Amino acid sequence: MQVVTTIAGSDSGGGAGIQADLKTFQELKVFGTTVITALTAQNTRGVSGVLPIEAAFVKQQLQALLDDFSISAVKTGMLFSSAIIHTIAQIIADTNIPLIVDPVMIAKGGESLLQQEAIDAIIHYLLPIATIVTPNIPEAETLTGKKINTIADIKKAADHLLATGVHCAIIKGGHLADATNATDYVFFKNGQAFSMQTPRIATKNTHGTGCTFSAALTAFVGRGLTIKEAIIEAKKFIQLAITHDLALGHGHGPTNHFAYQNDKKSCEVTIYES
Ligand SMILES: Nc1ncnc2c1ncn2[C@@H]1O[C@H](COP(=O)(O)OP(=O)(O)OP(=O)(O)O)[C@@H](O)[C@H]1O
Ligand SMILES: Cc1ncc(COP(=O)(O)O)c(N)n1
Repeated sequence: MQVVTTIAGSDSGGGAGIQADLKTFQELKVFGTTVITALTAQNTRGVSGVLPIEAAFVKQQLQALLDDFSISAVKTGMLFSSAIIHTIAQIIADTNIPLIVDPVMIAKGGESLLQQEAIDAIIHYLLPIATIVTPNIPEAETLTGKKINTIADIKKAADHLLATGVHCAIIKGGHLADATNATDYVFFKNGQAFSMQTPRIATKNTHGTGCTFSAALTAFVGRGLTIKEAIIEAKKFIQLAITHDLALGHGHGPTNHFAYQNDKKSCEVTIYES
């Protein structure tokens, strides 16, 4: 069994963060290990508190894993501070483990999960050693300092991100104003690119979509799929999780991490090569 690691924040509400990652890993039959960067007091209605973990203890957690396990992929989610980012970047840079960076910045309710001063650290320390980065549109705008309104803007943002050294940039279209489809745009450093499209599901239960997508991607990379195969399979995982959403809580409910195993043959992703 492959071992994968998530470096992220805890979501007490169970739909995002470390909890979404572990549920996804379990469903995809990889052994999940964790480095917790922050605790959040959170439910489907929002985040009411954040308690960051000291960078030195984040380091101790990651070092404990590396000292024992052979880890086949790592993902990052909520990292909170530049001190935490510097610490993990320094350690991961000395390994050959594929790194998937989900640059989590803001929770659905608008609460900050990353300090403003930490954005530069993601760009200068984490992206140069990353295999894949998975921003949504607002995150891509923040990382590149440019507004995204058109497909040409998405391509420019991806070029900007790829210039940091990251091998592959996936710009997720969950926030695009397209009522029919959910389209994600994938760009590789070697110039290859494709987009992938699924029907947009009309639901408010999308808490943790970004975490779940990047966790599935990490599991598939850890299992040895090619990066392109892993991206497409992760898109299926999130599509099914949103299709069979869970109306739990009173706000933005979670996605359904069980759905992929029950239904994976039924999900089609349309690929446009470019
Ligand atoms: N309503 C939807 N129907 C189908 N797919 C969706 C929907 N919303 C988001 N997605 C897909 O979910 C994945 C996560 O994308 P999204 O842009 O929502 O990420 P995110 O913004 O990081 O997540 P969150 O909004 O939960 O923070 C992408 O593959 C996106 O296309
Ligand atoms: C601890 C934690 N991490 C991440 C998110 C963002 O969630 P999403 O996956 O929806 O972008 C969250 N709300 N809480």
